[in-house]
Amino acid sequence: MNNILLGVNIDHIATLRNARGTRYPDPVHAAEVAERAGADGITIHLREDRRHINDRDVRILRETIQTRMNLEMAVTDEMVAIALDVKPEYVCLVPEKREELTTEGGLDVAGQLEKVKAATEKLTAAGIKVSLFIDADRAQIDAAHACGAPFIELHTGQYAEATTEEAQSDELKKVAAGASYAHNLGIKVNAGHGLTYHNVKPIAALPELYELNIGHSIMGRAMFDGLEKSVADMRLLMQEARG
Ligand SMILES: CC(=O)[C@@H](O)[C@H](O)COP(=O)(O)O
Ligand SMILES: NCC(=O)COP(=O)(O)O
Repeated sequence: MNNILLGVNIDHIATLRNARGTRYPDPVHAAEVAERAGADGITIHLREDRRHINDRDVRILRETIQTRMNLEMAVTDEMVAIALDVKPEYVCLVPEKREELTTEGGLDVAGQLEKVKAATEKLTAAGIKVSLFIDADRAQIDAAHACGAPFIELHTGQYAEATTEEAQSDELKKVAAGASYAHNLGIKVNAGHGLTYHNVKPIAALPELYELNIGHSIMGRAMFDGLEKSVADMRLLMQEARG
């Protein structure tokens, strides 16, 4: 299959709304526009501190999203209870530090195997597809496999932040090797974090990748080009990378 899917992360529409405590811009509206432009799914991260997406957004989006909801969340009892109530199509378990500016690394699945496995099993039993947001590291991929997660999302932050061509090429090789290793174990492989119009193509070209989740750069471009065009342009770049 030569197709690659785009999950559009709409968190930062809510960041802008929350900066003034207004009713606009509304992530519910953003999801509808992104889907119209070709998004294959909508990703939202319900942070413990509710700095962007909040409980109201999750509840309404569950009713309005036409494609599928990918709910990113920490592995806590509170979040697992919310997911079991909301029942999104996908949950992506991510690490979370209250003081971080954004997600800084992958979830340490190997270091808390029983906890992540228990959450994965509960969510899976409720019919939710679970993905684990991890670094492209064999020990973490093996641990994700041991948890029974059908999906992983490889963290592309180090690739995105690399400041030299050599460093970026090294990071790309790590993501490629991780994708291939996980694919051979039968895991479906997504990737995301920090991907932009300038760095997305080499990642999108990796044949094992099923979906990319991209948010911040799309919302940034939408300020100038509009959300519909910004989503469509990202989708086009990804598809071009697949030849
Ligand atoms: C889990 C992850 O990769 C993050 O990119 C998240 O989806 C975006 O939310 P923040 O910008 O709050 O980190
Ligand atoms: N999981 C990554 C994601 O949803 C989007 O990350 P970013 O593009 O906002 O950095």
